[in-house]
Parts: sequence; structure tokens; C-alpha cells
Amino acid sequence: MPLVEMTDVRKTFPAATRGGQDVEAIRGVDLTVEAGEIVGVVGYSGAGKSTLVRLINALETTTSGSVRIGGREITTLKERELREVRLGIGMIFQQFNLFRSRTVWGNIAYPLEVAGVAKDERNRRISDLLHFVGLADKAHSHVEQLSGGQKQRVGIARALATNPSLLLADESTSALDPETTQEVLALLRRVNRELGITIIVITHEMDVVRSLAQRVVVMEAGRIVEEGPVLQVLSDPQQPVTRRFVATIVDDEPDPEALAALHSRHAGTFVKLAFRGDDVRQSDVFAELLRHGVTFELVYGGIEEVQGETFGNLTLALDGDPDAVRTAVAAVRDLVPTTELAR
Ligand SMILES: Nc1ncnc2c1ncn2[C@@H]1O[C@H](COP(=O)(O)OP(=O)(O)OP(=O)(O)O)[C@@H](O)[C@H]1O
Repeated sequence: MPLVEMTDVRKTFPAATRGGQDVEAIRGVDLTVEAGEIVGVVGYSGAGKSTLVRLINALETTTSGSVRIGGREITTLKERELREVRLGIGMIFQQFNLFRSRTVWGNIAYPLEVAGVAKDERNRRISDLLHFVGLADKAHSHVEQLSGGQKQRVGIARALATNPSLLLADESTSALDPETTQEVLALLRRVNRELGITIIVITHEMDVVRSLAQRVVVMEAGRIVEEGPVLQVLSDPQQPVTRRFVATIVDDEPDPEALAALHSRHAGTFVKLAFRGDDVRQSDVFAELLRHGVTFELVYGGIEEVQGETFGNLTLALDGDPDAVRTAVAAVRDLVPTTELAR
């Protein structure tokens, strides 16, 4: 049974002014999230991402459609029953939303107090959580004394306090610098791996999706326009909006201006090689070129890791006898997707 199952969900906000237009924030979304997954939801501002998560934890009511959490339809529940459902869902925010008047300990204690957890049990739980997020030495610090990354770790500990099975992260790293972002993402990976918690991460940063999610859902104007395993969507994005997101993290090929500049510095044929996964080793590809007496320079692109697999595009300037280059390119084409870049 999926942990989250949304079927033809719509959410319309009434117009702010009389005679104004209603806002169709969500226009018929079907989304299934299996237990244990990390799903990234990307989209530009206004795509409906925040509304989507607020429908999952019932902070907003649906206009129509079905939302099931752990098999339970939540759109028809009473407020008291909804509180129960929400206990199973943790949430973290871009601006952390911590209580400034409380210490780190006090912030994590809050949801446990609300849930009526007895003091001994509460103290044990807080202490475990502080160790898990690496803030045991900050228990009695005030929130203002913490760095952004530390604040988000408190946010994560607080979200985990009631042992949720689902964590919703809404732009949880957007206020952090790149290094701190990586720390928080590493912690979220541990939350998923070690605690088995399902994570839905809302973001406008494709890089967050690349390094955290297994599956990505792309939203535009209130709809899901594309979804699939991260490696697949990065390799072969179908929609223009997805291509724009992918282009922010994957160097595809030099744009015409850069290509012209490169051609003025390098003679010979330019080819773009697409490395996808670990089936083909770069060294085998390069060996093939050398075997034909073709030398090369790497002029553009890069390789990174997605889901533990090699991923990236490399543009090479090939140099050698034209016949040899032609044969070598044909041989390389058998190993990896290869595109010749015209002058
Ligand atoms: N409470 C509300 N009342 C009226 N309109 C709303 C409300 N909440 C969201 N909207 C509108 O719904 C649309 C989707 O907003 P939403 O915040 O879900 O998008 P988003 O993708 O999360 O964007 P952002 O990253 O900017 O938050 C927008 O047009 C927004 O103005």
C-alpha cells in the first residue's frame, strides 16, 4: 500500500477581491509515494508545490479529489482525527519556524508536550534526537545562538519527535549556504536510511533533487508535467520546464558562442559523449580513441554522481587522421551515446 496516494486532487483558492479571479493552485494531481522513498518535487515559484504539501498534511482542504495517507482517506476526517494523522507527518521549513523563546531542548520538546508524552519518555526521546542530529552539546542553547544549519537540524529533530513515517521538507535548504546545504541533505539521507522515514522534498533547486531524491516529480501551473527516477529524468527530460531545471545542473554541450570560441582554439572534430551509469567506463572509451591513433582534449562538460552512478556529458576535441577519427567515432558510438557537434 502506498504511503501517500493523491487522486485527481484539485485546490482552488477563492479570488482575493470581489470580481477577481479564483486561483487554481492544484489542477488535477495524481501522486503516489511508496513507503521508504525520497521523492523530490520541483517547480518554479507558483507551480503549486507548497499547496501540494499542505494538502498532504491537511493544513489545507482539497476542493475535490482524494488524499490517502497510509491507506486512510483524510479529506473527510474531522479535526480531531486529522490531528492523529498529522502526528505521523513531520514537517520542516525554509525559515526553520523554531520558537525563539525556547532552547534547542524546548523546541524539540514542544510536539511531545502537545502529544502528551510523559516527562521521562520525553527526555529520553529528546536526548536520542539531539544525538542523532549531532547537537547534544547545544541542548541548552537558545535558537538565536545557532547557525542556519544548526537551526535546521533542530527543525529536523523536532519534526522527528513524534516518530513520523513521513517527513515533508518545504525548501528546507533554500536559506542555507552550499556547504551547510550538503550537511543538511546528508542528515536527511540518514533520516531516510537509518530511520526508514519517507521524505517528500519540495524545492526549486534541481541540485537538491539530484543529491537527495530517488524519484522526481516536476510541477508546472498546478499540474505534474513529468515524473520518473532521477537518473532517467536527468538523462532524458521530456518537458521544456524539466529541461530548464536539468540544464541548471548538467552541462549538456557548449552553447553556440562557447562552441565558436572553442573551435577557434582547437582544430578537429568535436564530439559530445553522454555517460549514463557505470556499464561503460570512461577509460574504455578513451582507450578506443587512442587505439585508432586519435588524440583528444576534454574541452567542456563534467561528470558527477547521481544515485551512486556516473552521470554527465563530456565534449572532446578529437585530433588525428580524418579517416581514423571517423572510424574511432563509430567505435565510440557503440559504447556511449555520441553526438558530433557541427562547426
Ligand atoms: N492561501 C492562499 N490563498 C490564495 N492563493 C494562494 C494561497 N496559497 C497559494 N496560493 C496561490 O496558489 C498558487 C500556488 O502557490 P504555491 O505556494 O503552492 O506555489 P509554490 O510552487 O510552492 O511556489 P513558492 O515556491 O513561491 O512557494 C500561487 O498562484 C499562489 O499565489
